[in-house]
Amino acid sequence: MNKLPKAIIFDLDGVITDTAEYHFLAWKQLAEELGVTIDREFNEMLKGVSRIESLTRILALNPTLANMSEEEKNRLAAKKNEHYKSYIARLSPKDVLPGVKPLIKKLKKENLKLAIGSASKNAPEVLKRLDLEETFDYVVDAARISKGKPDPETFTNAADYFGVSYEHCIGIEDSAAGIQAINAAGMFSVGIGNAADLFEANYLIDTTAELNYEAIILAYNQS
Ligand SMILES: O=P(O)(O)OC[C@H]1O[C@@H](O)[C@H](O)[C@@H](O)[C@@H]1O
Ligand SMILES: [Mg+2]
Repeated sequence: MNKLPKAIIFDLDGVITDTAEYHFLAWKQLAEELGVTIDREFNEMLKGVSRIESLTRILALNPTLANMSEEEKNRLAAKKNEHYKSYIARLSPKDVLPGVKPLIKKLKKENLKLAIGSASKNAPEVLKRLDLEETFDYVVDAARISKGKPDPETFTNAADYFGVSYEHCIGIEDSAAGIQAINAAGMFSVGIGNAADLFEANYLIDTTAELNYEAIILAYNQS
């Protein structure tokens, strides 16, 4: 008989809803204001990473921007967040990605603990706009952790809260940094995206529409 996990920890941006796209558009807008161009390939290095670290990576693209004061960096990070907030103002419950709600329903039926593990300070607002505030048993957002992905803390924080061992947890992510964090925690990692970016995932699917409870449990048991 298949062994079941005890907790499932979902990334938010790019897994529950497509706010990963809004983060990209907001960074692209800020970068252009600074005279820097970023593309989707570069954006893979921003996914899952904190706001200030993302900014540092963009500034490093242009040597004349690299030695900016902390004050100026904070001002730019706040500006990016204003761009981002104008995108998420349009979010509504219909923006939950395909496959997510059926999986959550099945996991709840199986009595598994469900958490969000997000690096975003906007996570509470995004969950509210999606009408998912009451859906998860626990939410790890940027306020709860001191070390962001790829450090495992985002995921271990949720497991510790539930009091379950890490090998009994599954993490679901769309970023390379997030998959590394799940693996570093000793959990089973489910990647959503391209093999070129998420080659370290224990189990990989292209899109959330392919999220399937039985397939995930089977892969977890084969690991
Ligand atoms: O700027 P926020 O909303 O606090 O988000 C921090 C990070 O949150 C992560 O979930 C996103 O993948 C990153 O792109 C983002 O930079
Ligand atoms: Mg993500």
